[in-house]
This record gives sequence, C-alpha cells and structure tokens, in this order.
Amino acid sequence: MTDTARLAAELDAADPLAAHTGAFVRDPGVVSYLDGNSLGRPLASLEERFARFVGHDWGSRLIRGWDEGWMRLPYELGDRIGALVGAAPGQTVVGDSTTVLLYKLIRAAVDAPRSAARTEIVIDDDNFPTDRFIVEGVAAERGLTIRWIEVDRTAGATLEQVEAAVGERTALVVLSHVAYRSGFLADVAGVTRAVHDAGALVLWDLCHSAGVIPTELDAHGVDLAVGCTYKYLNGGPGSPAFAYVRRELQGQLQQPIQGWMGAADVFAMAPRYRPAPDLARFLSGTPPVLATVALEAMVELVEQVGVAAVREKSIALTGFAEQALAAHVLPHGAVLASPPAGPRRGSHLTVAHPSFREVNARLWERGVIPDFRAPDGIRIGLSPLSTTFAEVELGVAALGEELARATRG
Ligand SMILES: Cc1ncc(COP(=O)(O)O)c(C=O)c1O
Ligand SMILES: Nc1c(O)cccc1C(=O)C[C@H](N)C(=O)O
Repeated sequence: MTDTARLAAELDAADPLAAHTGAFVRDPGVVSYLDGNSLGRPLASLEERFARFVGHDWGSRLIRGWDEGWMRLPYELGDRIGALVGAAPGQTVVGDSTTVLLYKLIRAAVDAPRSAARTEIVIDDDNFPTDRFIVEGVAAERGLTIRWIEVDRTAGATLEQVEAAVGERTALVVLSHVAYRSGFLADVAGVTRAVHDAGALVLWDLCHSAGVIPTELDAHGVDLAVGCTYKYLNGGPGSPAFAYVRRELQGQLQQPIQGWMGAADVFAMAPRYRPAPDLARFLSGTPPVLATVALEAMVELVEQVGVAAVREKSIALTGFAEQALAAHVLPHGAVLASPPAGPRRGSHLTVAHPSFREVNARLWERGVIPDFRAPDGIRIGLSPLSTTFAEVELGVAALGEELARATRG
C-alpha cells in the first residue's frame, strides 16, 4: 500500500460526512468519479421520489398541482437555495438555464436607468464561455464596450485587477465566484466593494460554488448572481438554474424576456405586459417542475449537513488530492494549474500536461472519470458529499499510470 493510499483510508475512517457517500448511486463500473463539479451523482433515493412524483404529484393531482404548489416552487425552492448562498427570502428564484438567466440579468443591469451614462461591461477573458458569449451578445445589442481583464489561467481575476478595470464608465462587472478552469476562488467581499465604489453593479456566477462554498450574498451587498444546480447541488443533467436579485434592485430592473410568468397578475390574461413588482418579474415561462425533483432532494441533504461542513470536507479533499498528485502525477512532468491551498481555492484542482487529451480518454475507458478542458488541463472535481478519499487516490494513481505510459511513448 502506498503512503497516499494509507492516508486515504485514514481520512475516510475519520470523515464525519463519510456515511453520506453511500446515499448516492455508485455504479460498480465507475472506479473513481472526479467530475461532480460538472455533473453531480444522483441520490439513490430518487427512484422512489420520481415514482411518487409520477404516481401522485403529477399522475393524481394533474393540473391541480399548479395551485397546490408548483406555482410557488420557483420562489420556495429559490429561498432554500438562497439560504445556502447567504440570501434572505424573496431574492432567489429557480428557472431557466444559467445561460438564459445571464442574458436576462445582464440586459436588465445595462438597461437600468442608473447605467444610462455607463458604456462598459467588465469581464475576465478566462470566464466560462457562456458568460463571455452572453456579454459579447449584449454589448453588441446595446452598443457597449467590453473591458476584458486578462487573467492568469492558473488563477482568476484578482481584486487589484478589478480595481484597475472599473471606473465611471463601468455599468456592470461579470465574474465567476470559482473559476471553472483553475478553481480560483474570488474575493467576493473585496471585489463587490470595489465595483460599488465605482458606482457599478456586479453579477457573480456561482455555478462552481453553490452548495460547496459558504457565500454571503446579502452581507456583501451583491447585486446579482446566477448559478447552476447540476454540479454540487446534484439536480441532474439540465436541472434549472437560479438567479439572485438584491431586493432593493428588483423594482428598478426590467428583464428582456417578458413572459406571462413575470407579469403582475399571471392569470389576469391582461392585454399588455405589466411586470410583477418584485422577484417574479425575472421569470418568463412555466417553471420546470419535473426538473426540480432531484434538486429538491439534494437541497434537503445540504441543508441537513450545512455548507460549512461541506466546505470543511472540500478543503480536506483538495488538500489530499494535491498530495496524491504530488506522489503519482507531478513526477511525470505535469504541473498544478490551480491556486495553492488557502482562501483562494475552490473545490476542484486542475493539473496540466500536453498529453492530457489522450490520457483523459484512456482514463474514461478504465472507469476513472475526471474531465479534460482544452488545451491541456485535467480537472479533478471533488464533491464532498459523494466523493471518498479512496476514490480520489484510485483516480489520481490511475492518472499517474496513464501519464507515465503516455510520456514513455
Ligand atoms: C461558470 C459557468 N457558467 C455557466 C455554465 C453553463 O450554464 P448552462 O447551464 O446554461 O449550460 C457553466 C457550466 O456549464 C459554468 O461552469
Ligand atoms: N453543462 C454541461 C453540459 O451540458 C455538458 C457538458 C458539460 C457541462 C458542464 O457543466 C461543464 C462545466 N460547467 C465546466 O465547468 O466545464
């Protein structure tokens, strides 16, 4: 047994959250799942939940379900997710995809009366593609300029870079809380303050932090946020995203997809659109009720465990993964492309080597599942409620073997 294998066994034995790893579907063909930061595993209890949904909620209640709860679902589930990211009720809503919510909120922010004399959107050049593409599209639609922050791809936008980029022309700053590539964890408090000092609005993308990193949206005065629910909130492929709009801003912002679900009185069937006075105006169409079944089950689990405890295990997992990488992978020429342990590190690590596209394909054939991000990165995603230390050891050791094979030629 290697030193890191022994350590993994000790860490699993001492892990206070270890019992929860058994609550997820564990296919014997999957030796090591290291991609929970892209698609979380399903809870094993879902079979029963889906059966209940089909047989009772949908099958028996039928159209009555809307009055009996489905109409309130985007707000009630939104409040529960809001509580996980530090938002008081009435500011978080579930629906649409992250991409669509980004469009709605970015358009709303730059169109706001307070942004009238402001002509720039600030975003970093290594933000997730959909965030950059939506900013490009809105800037083109509205005749705005994009100020790109050029970031180190092993980190993310620093406070100093944001301070240097914002000014009286800035309407909105769009940043990720945790960078999808490097796992860099942004300074939400400092950056939000700097953006506000410049008189601008800030939108945080919480896709890679929701459910795993304690976040204080209200306490930091964040204006807008979006996040997806299929990563650390295990909502399943394509589960709906959530949007946060600070209460004081809700009446001042108008989003561009004016559907009936965002109208002041949904069933008035009014001749003209009049937006709801509150958070409801950020909805557009029918809530994706079926797509929230798995999400609700996971939100229950995260509420029960608490995000602080999840974060504690996340720190332990990333720390252990770094040791395992140092033992098995870095000696073969790969380099760590993530921040060091500490306050700037999220819940995944990226390691880089030119051979990694092929190495990743070999790993998938062996049932070891991290993911590859061009041009040369393998991401090791650590999802604290479902990932064991032993699984990390197995996966990282396999990565080392495949890298050794690839570099031997
Ligand atoms: C930071 C970030 N933003 C946005 C998205 C994607 O959003 P969507 O669910 O609309 O595909 C992802 C992942 O897919 C992401 O990692
Ligand atoms: N959302 C995804 C999808 O629909 C297909 C494949 C991957 C994804 C992802 O979530 C990618 C992920 N956000 C990333 O950080 O790369």
